[in-house]
Amino acid sequence: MIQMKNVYKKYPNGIVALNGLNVEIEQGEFVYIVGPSGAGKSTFIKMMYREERPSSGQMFVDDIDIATLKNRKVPMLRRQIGVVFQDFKLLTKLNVYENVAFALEVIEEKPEAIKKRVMEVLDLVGLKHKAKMFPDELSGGEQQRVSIARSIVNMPKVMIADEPTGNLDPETAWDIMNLFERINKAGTTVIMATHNQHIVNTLRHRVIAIEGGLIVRDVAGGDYGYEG
Ligand SMILES: Nc1ncnc2c1ncn2[C@@H]1O[C@H](COP(=O)(O)OP(=O)(O)OP(=O)(O)O)[C@@H](O)[C@H]1O
Repeated sequence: MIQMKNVYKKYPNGIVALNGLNVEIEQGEFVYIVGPSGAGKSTFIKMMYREERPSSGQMFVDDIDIATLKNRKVPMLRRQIGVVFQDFKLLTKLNVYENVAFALEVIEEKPEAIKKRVMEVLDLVGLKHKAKMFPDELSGGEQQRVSIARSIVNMPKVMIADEPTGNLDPETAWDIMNLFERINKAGTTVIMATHNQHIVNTLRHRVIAIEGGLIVRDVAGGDYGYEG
C-alpha cells in the first residue's frame, strides 16, 4: 500500500525533515507514527497525500508514484486517501451534511447516491441527527466525527490522521479511537501520527518511531516508548 525508499526531504529553508526513510506499510495495517516534536512525523504524513514532495528517493501510495506525480493528478491521489487533522478543517459555512457530501459532489456522483452514502457515514459516526447543524454548533468530538465521516465517504483504501485526538478531552479521544478501530477492522489502512502515549500503549498496533528524520524503531504491537 505504502512504500518509501530512501525518502529525503529538505525544506527550502535548508531544514532536513526526513533523512532517508525506508518503510513498507501493507493494506489493512494500523500504524502509529510517534516521535518527539520536530522529528518529521507531519512531513511523513504530508508526503502521503502529496502536500509535500520528496526531495529525493522513491515513494508509492497505492502504486501511485508520489515523487513524479503531476499536480493535475493530485486530486486523483486524494480520492484514494482520507485525511483527518487535529483541527478538523471543516468548512464553516456548510452544514454537517454538506461538509460530508462535498467530497462526493466534486467527483460528480449522482444526487441519490450521494444522499444514501452521506447518511450511511453520518450514521456510522453517530451524527445522523445533526446533519443540518453547522460546525460551530458542535462539540470538538462531534466536529472530529464529521471530519472522519468526510474522510471515509468515498471509501478510501487508506486513512491518514495527524494528531486526530490532539484537541479532544481523554474520553472523547477514546470515542474517536474506537471509530478509527472500526474503520480499520473493515479493511482500511490507518496511519496515525500521535503524541498520545496512553492510546498507543493501550490500543496496541504497529509503532513507527521517527527521530531526526529517521525511523529509529518499528515494532508490531509496540509501546509509545517516550515519557509523556
Ligand atoms: N513548511 C516547512 N518549511 C520549513 N521547515 C519545516 C516546514 N515544516 C516543517 N519544517 C521543519 O521540519 C522538521 C520536521 O517537522 P514536522 O512538522 O514534520 O515534525 P513533527 O514530528 O510533526 O513535529 P510535531 O510533533 O511538533 O508536530 C522541523 O524541524 C520543522 O521545523
